[in-house]
Amino acid sequence: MSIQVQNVSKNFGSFQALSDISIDIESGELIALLGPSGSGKTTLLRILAGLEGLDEGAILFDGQNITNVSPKERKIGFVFQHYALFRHMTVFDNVAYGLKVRPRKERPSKEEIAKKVNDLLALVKLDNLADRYPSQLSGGQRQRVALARALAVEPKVLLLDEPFGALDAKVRKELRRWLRKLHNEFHVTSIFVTHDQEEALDVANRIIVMNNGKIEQIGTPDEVYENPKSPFVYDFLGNVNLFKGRLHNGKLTQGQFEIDVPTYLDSHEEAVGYVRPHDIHIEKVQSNNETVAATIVHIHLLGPVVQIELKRDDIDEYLEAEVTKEHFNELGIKKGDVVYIRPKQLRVFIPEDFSI
Ligand SMILES: Nc1ncnc2c1ncn2[C@@H]1O[C@H](COP(=O)(O)OP(=O)(O)OP(=O)(O)O)[C@@H](O)[C@H]1O
Repeated sequence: MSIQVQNVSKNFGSFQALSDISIDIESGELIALLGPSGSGKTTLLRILAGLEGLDEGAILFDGQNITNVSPKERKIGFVFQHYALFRHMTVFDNVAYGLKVRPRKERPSKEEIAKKVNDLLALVKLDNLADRYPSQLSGGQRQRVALARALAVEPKVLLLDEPFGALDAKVRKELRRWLRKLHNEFHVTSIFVTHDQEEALDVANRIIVMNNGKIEQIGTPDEVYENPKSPFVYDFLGNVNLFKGRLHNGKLTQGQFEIDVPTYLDSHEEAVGYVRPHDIHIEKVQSNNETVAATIVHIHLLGPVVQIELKRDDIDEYLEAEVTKEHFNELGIKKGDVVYIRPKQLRVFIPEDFSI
């Protein structure tokens, strides 16, 4: 089912939680709603579910305006952070619940329900635990039951609110795989809320980045990571180094450092160059003035990647570079060495970009 959010605004008293949000979601997408706490993610999800009203705008499912349709009639599956499983029911009964409570005319037969539940439990690899109660399961297993239960009723849309938020990092990773797998199997249009950028980049086919009740950017993980539209998105999606300087004649200047930025021909007294750690090139001998001297203050080995923390020699600022282990070995550098760093790729923002 496709979803259109058209110019939706929502106030709580005098506080504007969502302002003029518009989104087009195609049928079968797996969307991450990403943003800091309070940015409006849950409010938007609740509006989609019909659990919260809206002040302005409309919600369309498959082109039909469902703004005033009840939550029940929207045929939505829900998974929350705190697996709200029925404690007194077994795993099997939890998954079967939504089918068993259907009105008699729509209810599948007992055998059909059993087959469906067993298939779903096999899919989330819990078929051997069907008779257990929620208290006898780990957090990750409970969340898999919650996913199976949400899918049992064949929802047209699956909404997940920080579904893995309460779990530890390793289990979260495992559940991301489940979510992708289930999504590939069922193709249900799914939207999940997260404030974990890695989770969003890893799982979603598109990411909606929210800030202050507004959409900052919508795009594929690659687009939002490699081509952030605003300083906020740059900052929110990964580590970044800032080169604050002056923009003049296609050059960004800061202290001793000057770099050609031919695509930025305007002049501004204040501009900031954003550079990802993996776009910082390190050299031992200065090649030109597009480099700046810095002292290595910390080296952090992370398997195949090496993170290098540096302090600039000209101003009191720190930088972070990321190189492959192989390149690190070639460089032969150590803590305390003075090296020259050069941004390989730099994105310039001017003051008005900060006021989106
Ligand atoms: N029922 C309500 N009454 C008043 N204010 C509310 C209500 N629900 C949400 N808000 C406010 O609206 C803003 C957005 O809240 P929302 O829960 O949508 O944010 P979020 O992005 O999901 O945050 P988090 O990641 O912390 O869950 C917050 O400032 C919140 O305090």
